[in-house]
Amino acid sequence: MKKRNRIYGKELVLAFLLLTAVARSLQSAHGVHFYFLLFQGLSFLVMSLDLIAKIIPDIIEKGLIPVLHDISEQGTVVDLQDLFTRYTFEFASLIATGSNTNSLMCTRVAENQFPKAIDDACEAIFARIVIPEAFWKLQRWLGIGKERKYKESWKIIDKFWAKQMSIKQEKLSNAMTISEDEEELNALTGYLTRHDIFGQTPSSNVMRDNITGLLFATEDTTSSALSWFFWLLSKNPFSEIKIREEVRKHIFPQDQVKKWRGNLEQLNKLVYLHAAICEALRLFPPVPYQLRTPLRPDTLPSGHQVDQKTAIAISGYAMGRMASIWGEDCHEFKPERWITKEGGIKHEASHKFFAFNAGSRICPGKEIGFTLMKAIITTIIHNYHVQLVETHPVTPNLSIVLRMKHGLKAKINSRWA
Ligand code: HEM
Repeated sequence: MKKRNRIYGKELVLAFLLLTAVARSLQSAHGVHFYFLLFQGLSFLVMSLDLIAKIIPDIIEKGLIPVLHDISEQGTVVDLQDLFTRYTFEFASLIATGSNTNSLMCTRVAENQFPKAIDDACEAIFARIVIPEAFWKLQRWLGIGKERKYKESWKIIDKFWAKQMSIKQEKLSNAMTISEDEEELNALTGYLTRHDIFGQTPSSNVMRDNITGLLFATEDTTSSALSWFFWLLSKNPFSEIKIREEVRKHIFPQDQVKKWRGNLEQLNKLVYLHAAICEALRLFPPVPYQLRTPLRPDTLPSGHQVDQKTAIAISGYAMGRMASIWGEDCHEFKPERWITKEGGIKHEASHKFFAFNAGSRICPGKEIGFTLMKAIITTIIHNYHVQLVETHPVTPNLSIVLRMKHGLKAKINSRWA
């Protein structure tokens, strides 16, 4: 098994670097944004369950389960959105840089600076979209408001990046200290060492931007999806019972689970859970709208004329609530709509179920996202009942990612006490 992991890991790094080089050359040749190729390549191999089969159980066992145990023992109220952010950030760091941030372990100590910086930057980007350009540019010039936060966010990202680079370079200067697994499983080591594929290592800023993009794309979206999923579940206790029954049948036939011994492929058997996640993503897509600008003048199917100056906003959030797309019951949480008469998953076209975008820009981490979410949800639902603090306000944040403005406060009650 270990050997198989290693083979897939090498393939990942090679494909990642090869596609980076292809993307880069296409970009310079045509002046077009071809970075999606890079991410498609990354995902193609990262999607290998063999590869992530090591990382996910590791961080569940060493990070999530002990933390949940502590929280439930102490009976304290926890911000689930923050917890999910830490978990997904830990995962994202391992695939992006190989670095273990121990972010789950410091829940009681400090705010996790990097994800917070990303959140602040996302809010500033949202503000740039909705307020007049002259206004945010003035704010930037004066160094006030969201623009000040944006600048501070970059300082934190740069600091984080400098630290990652120095850790990595120190390890690389003493190759004996790099574990085989680390060398295989993360993108940064690939950038720095596989000159045979990639030629020269790209500039620090290019690496920083790509790695930051990967961290952001993995962490913010998945933690947002998990938060809205548990919020919806609290309003639909019948679905919680159904998921729990399914998990016991296919994943954890025994009582309390302290070690995640499940084979991640078993997660594919959880049809109802998959349906419930799709339903949560339909109602609360982590990327609630997407902006596109035509490369040349064109006519939309609606008859609208568009050109290079037209910004087209496609709102996945609104689409999920349109009766013309999902039927009269579009506002209801109904996992059943995703299940066929034969009991399988009903697949919907990506331009209808738009949470992961569609076409060449479809999210390359979709399958990983599902696996991550299923692993964490099954662990929580089998061992605990999540009791939300009823008086806590749950409202969306104004940002480019649909997060909860005040987090999701809850108690975690053990089912096996
Ligand atoms: C619920 C989970 C997730 C959702 C809803 C989601 C959604 C999306 C969407 C809508 C896009 C397209 C953005 C655009 O073109 O403007 C995207 C891009 C992307 N996603 Fe995901 N994603 C999720 C999880 C993940 C995970 C787990 C990974 C990595 C392992 C990942 C990696 C990426 C990357 C690398 C891109 C490309 C970014 C770019 O082109 O600049 N995503 N995602």
